[in-house]
Amino acid sequence: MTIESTEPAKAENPNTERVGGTTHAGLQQWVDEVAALTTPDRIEWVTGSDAEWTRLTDKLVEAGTFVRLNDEKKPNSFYAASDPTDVARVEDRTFICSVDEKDAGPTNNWMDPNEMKTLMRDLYQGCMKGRTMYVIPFVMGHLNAENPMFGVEITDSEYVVVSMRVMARCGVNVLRRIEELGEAANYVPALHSLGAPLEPGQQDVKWPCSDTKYIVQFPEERAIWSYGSGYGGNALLGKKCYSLRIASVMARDEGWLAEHMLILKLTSPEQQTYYVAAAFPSACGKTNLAMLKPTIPGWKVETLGDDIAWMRFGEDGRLYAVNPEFGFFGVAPGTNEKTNPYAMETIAKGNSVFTNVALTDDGDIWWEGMENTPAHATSWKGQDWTPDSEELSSHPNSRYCTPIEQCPILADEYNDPKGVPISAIFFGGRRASTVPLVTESRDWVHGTFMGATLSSETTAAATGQVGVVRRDPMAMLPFIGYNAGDYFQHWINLGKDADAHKLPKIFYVNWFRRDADGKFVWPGFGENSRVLKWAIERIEGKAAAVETPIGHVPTPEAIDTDGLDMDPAELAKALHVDVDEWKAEIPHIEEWFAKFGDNLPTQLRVELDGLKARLGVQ
Ligand SMILES: Nc1nc2c(ncn2[C@@H]2O[C@H](COP(=O)(O)OP(=O)(O)OP(=O)(O)O)[C@@H](O)[C@H]2O)c(=O)[nH]1
Ligand SMILES: O=C([O-])CC(=O)C(=O)O
Ligand SMILES: [Mn+2]
Repeated sequence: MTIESTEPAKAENPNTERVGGTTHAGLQQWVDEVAALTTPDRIEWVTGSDAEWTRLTDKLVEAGTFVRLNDEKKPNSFYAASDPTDVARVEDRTFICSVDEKDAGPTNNWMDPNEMKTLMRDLYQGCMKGRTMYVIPFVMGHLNAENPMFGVEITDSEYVVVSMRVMARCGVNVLRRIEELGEAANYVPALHSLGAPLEPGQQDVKWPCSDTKYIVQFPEERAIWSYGSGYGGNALLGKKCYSLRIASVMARDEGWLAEHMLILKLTSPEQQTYYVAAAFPSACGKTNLAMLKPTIPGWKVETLGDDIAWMRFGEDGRLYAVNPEFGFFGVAPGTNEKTNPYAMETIAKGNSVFTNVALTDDGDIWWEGMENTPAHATSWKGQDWTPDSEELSSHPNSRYCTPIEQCPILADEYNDPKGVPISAIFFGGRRASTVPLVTESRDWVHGTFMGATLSSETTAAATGQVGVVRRDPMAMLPFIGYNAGDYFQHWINLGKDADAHKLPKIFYVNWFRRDADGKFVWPGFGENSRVLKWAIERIEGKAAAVETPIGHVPTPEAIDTDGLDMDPAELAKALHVDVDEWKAEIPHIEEWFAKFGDNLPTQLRVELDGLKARLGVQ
């Protein structure tokens, strides 16, 4: 399978204790091979039981990784502070190791798969010494889906086991199904190690990890190897590694889409329902839009997903989306009763893990932007914190990890493996200038162009500089598991093969435009319902728009401003298409497209030429 090497397997640690196992020969063999390489003290198969949760969380509390929160504030919930060097996805350490370098494309790091395996086998050699190796059978999406999307993560981190149990359907039910299907069961083998072996008698640290980090996808083998990080998207391998990087390759091969999108259900005052998917880069508003509380009367939003959408054409020719995840791994700072009351309600029910936020003296959590600022707390760095402190109490990428089923506005359709038919797709980024509040594309290819040229300021969700504008196509820059030029072509092809009338309409939004003083022009959050309403009315052919060089933009009157406390001049600013700003954007788009050489779909080149002509650029 994946780990095999030309060298004979090293003798297994004869004292390795084993709890659980499988009748699935192929899976057992892979687990044995990994154990022979990584030499853990103990191998334990994750069952998903309540007793297991209690035992693992107790163990994490004893190790100092977790602090149990006050049961009256956050029942069955835990606080964790990571090593300060292990706080976000590491894009420069993330690789797509396709057989052919060209298939990784210009946007991914690449290394020859054999070379990478040799290098990583060395790292994995004995890396679980002194630790327990957990085997987590999981399924992304529904166990009763037509083709359940199985995975098996091996990890030496209890924090990862506990978090995976929140984020994905895990455990013995999944394993039994894999066993029933036998060799016909396709599962993604996902190997994770903290890279922090323990010598006998060596005291463990609170957050073990390694300075050497690799997050590696082998697209042809549908396999994942991760090393050195315990954090989020680097370590919970069902999420970004499988459901986006590996799944995007599967989707290319099988004619569907694996996207970095929220899914929401919108009900109008007339009780019409619509489903919307939206792609914004990390820390750019997906969770907040997914749980939006509309400020316009009569409109209702329900949540289906906040980060990942898998979309396939149904027999009726419409595009259906499912959320493969089971929990939210949400950005904590800025979340409060006003911006996202439903997220606050979700976490209040407990059963959650909070990482890199502040710990209050009464055993609760707090972060910047939350109400009721405590007079004193312990910061994510373990230091005393007061409102006068110069440092933040919480890391900007601190997160809550919480079960989706606790969300008070979870749509019933979440549990339907068929998914929901999407009427509109939103692409959006974080841009201080240039990009208006909302623009409607002319057609699917133009919408694909909008997605392919999407730009956004970088955030704390990945290590590296924050606030730098970069192209982030379809909010998938760090997640496309193959050549991004081929990915654009895939989007175009799906549109070409579909019934144009049944395709979702594509819109481009920007909640983050700023005025000369640096203030956000648009109030955002619940007020974004006004933009959703306009989009739906466009689909229904009811709302007005002006044609601009970049697409259809609402007239200020077309946006419902009833009850909106906003100067009409400000709204006009939010909607303004500034031709000079767009002219300045063109060289950036050209530079971006030049990366792809011949691999750039001709249709996107044609779209760019059209935009230039409309802007009057030579
Ligand atoms: N100004 C403004 N800020 C917003 C809006 N929506 C979200 N934010 C802020 O953007 C940050 C990230 O928002 P999230 O909704 O967590 O982002 P996400 O896209 O789900 O992020 P990932 O989980 O990293 O993929 C938070 O600090 C929010 O407060 C909005 O409409 N306007
Ligand atoms: O993957 C993570 O660590 C969190 C996340 O949703 C993102 O960065 O988009
Ligand atoms: Mn995300």
